[in-house]
Amino acid sequence: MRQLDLSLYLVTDRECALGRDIVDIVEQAVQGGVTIVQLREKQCDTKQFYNIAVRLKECLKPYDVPLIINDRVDIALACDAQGVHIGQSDMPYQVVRRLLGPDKIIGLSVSNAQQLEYANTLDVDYIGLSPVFDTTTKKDTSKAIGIEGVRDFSRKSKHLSVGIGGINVSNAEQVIHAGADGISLVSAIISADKPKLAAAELLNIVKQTKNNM
Ligand SMILES: Cc1ncc(COP(=O)(O)OP(=O)(O)O)c(N)n1
Ligand SMILES: Cc1nc(C(=O)O)sc1CCOP(=O)(O)O
Ligand SMILES: [Mg+2]
Repeated sequence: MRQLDLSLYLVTDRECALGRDIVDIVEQAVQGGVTIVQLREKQCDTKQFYNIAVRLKECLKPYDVPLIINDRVDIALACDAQGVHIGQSDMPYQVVRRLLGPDKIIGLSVSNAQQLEYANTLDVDYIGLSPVFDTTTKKDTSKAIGIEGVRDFSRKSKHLSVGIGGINVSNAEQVIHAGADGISLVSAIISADKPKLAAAELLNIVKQTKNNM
């Protein structure tokens, strides 16, 4: 597997797209510098999820940007995505790894110290530290871990990490500075007037912060 670049991790949500086509928004964002994309569909049926996944996979191919599917191993297998992101209530890691094989990317959400300790026993490819800040994009989040949580968890983690939840241009630098390998965002890019510009600005912050560390 090639090097995983988590610097700017875009997670989709069609409810945040302001009526625009989600694949079109993702393509603009990738042109601005998004390094990895997660398709997250919480409302639609399996056929629609599959159709969007196939379109997105095709769109990302020329950019060589990996596609991760949220929750659904069957959709990932069906569209030959590069990986799956699982949370604490999703299919167990060991089953996902057996179904996907050793070369696919598996990400796991971590929201507290106990989950972090368990994640350290697994061969996941990255963890999502969540939520860093309060967010209105996802309703059923755990309590925000804050910048101190990112610092503590990323120091104790043996895996690469991204922060997610309420991240935008005003706080992205703090998240990277606290030790996360990347930032993961929905609304700051998906709802942006100009997704390409929004992504470019965020990637610039991540790169500058890493260069200065
Ligand atoms: C990068 C990243 N981190 C965390 C999550 C949250 O996953 P989960 O806890 O399974 O919640 P849902 O996204 O499925 O509602 C994520 N999706 N991506
Ligand atoms: C998909 C997701 N997972 C979260 C978690 O805490 O597990 S927060 C979140 C959405 C983050 O959206 P925004 O960047 O708009 O705040
Ligand atoms: Mg999930």
